[in-house]
Amino acid sequence: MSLYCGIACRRKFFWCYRLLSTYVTKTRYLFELKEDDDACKKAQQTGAFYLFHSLAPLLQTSAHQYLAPRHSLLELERLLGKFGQDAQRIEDSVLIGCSEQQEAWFALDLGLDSSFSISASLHKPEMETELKGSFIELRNALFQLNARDASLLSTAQALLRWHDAHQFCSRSGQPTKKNVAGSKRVCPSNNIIYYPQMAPVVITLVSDGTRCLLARQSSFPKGMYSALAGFCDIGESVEETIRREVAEEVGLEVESLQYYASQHWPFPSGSLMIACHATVKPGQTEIQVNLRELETAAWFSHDDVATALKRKGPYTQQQNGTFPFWLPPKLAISHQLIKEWVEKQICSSLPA
Ligand SMILES: NC(=O)C1=CN([C@@H]2O[C@H](COP(=O)(O)OP(=O)(O)OC[C@H]3O[C@@H](n4cnc5c(N)ncnc54)[C@H](OP(=O)(O)O)[C@@H]3O)[C@@H](O)[C@H]2O)C=CC1
Ligand SMILES: [Mg+2]
Repeated sequence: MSLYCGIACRRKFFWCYRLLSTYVTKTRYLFELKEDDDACKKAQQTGAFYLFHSLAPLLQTSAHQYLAPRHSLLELERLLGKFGQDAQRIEDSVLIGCSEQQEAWFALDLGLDSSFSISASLHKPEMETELKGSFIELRNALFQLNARDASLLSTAQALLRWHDAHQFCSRSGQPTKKNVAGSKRVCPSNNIIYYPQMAPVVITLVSDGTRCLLARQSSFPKGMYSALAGFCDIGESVEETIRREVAEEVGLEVESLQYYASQHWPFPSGSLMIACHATVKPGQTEIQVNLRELETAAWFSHDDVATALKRKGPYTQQQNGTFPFWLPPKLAISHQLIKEWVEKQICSSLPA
């Protein structure tokens, strides 16, 4: 090993160690806050709060982008006081992460019913004026947020929605009590613990070797196509869901499945998207669209897909009445899955 190489390796090791160390420290801190109510309450004192109203995050506009402002506990208490609300309402907040410097981040919904207030929902327009921002539906804002805020707000919304929908024990009917971090709810009468859940969904890019299969639902924006997606049924493996969904939606059988990556997706109510590549059995490429699930599906060439990846929708109708073919935005795992397929095709067509 040369001297230079030795130094480079040590530097690399040093950086890996530093990064790992920060990451592990942060992870252990969050673990402690989830387990220890007192530690979590203490973290609220120095923490920061993202605000929501009926599951819509508070956002501010800055040069074609949305920013998610954070508020300190003091600011929040002042705000609640101004709107005639008890500061106890802060107990409804949920832990969603922390900074490298261990500033804990929480989310609080001021529009949902609260167990700490009789007149629960705070008046939205007045709050927006006071907070110099707007509560905007996440679906309309997600793609104009930076990656960190998109991920944090998606987690926050899923967690707030889950708590709102799990206020009562499904066995005893008694109100459940959330821990301070909001990582679980417990029924005081029988000690049943409820943990936040998300639904696993597979998203599969089917290929026949040279083309890939894309489909659209009638609810998609006009002209937009995506890979095939479907919820996992109870008892299924990811592989079984992929085979079933592809068969159900386009009438094809797939083989040679390859995992690509996963992503938390806030719609419809918090899903774990598991993205995979799959190929059809040789010679079996005839699509039979299930019209109860899809509007249409088709095979697309590498060049068509590569061009569409560069387009940004939604589009207005063209003069001939059609809409240009475009793909989901960069943040969506379907975009990344399709992009990887395009890049792989380029690599495999290069001379060895
Ligand atoms: N991030 C990304 O890149 C992408 C994400 N997606 C997401 O994947 C999700 C699933 O894709 P989709 O093709 O719609 O799924 P499916 O093909 O499974 O069809 C959806 C239908 O499945 C039923 N269903 C079964 N289990 C559930 C559940 N746990 N929650 C809700 N509905 C369920 C519902 O039927 P019924 O209403 O009849 O009960 C629903 O209308 C979508 O919600 C979409 O947001 C999709 C494409 C790209
Ligand atoms: Mg589907």
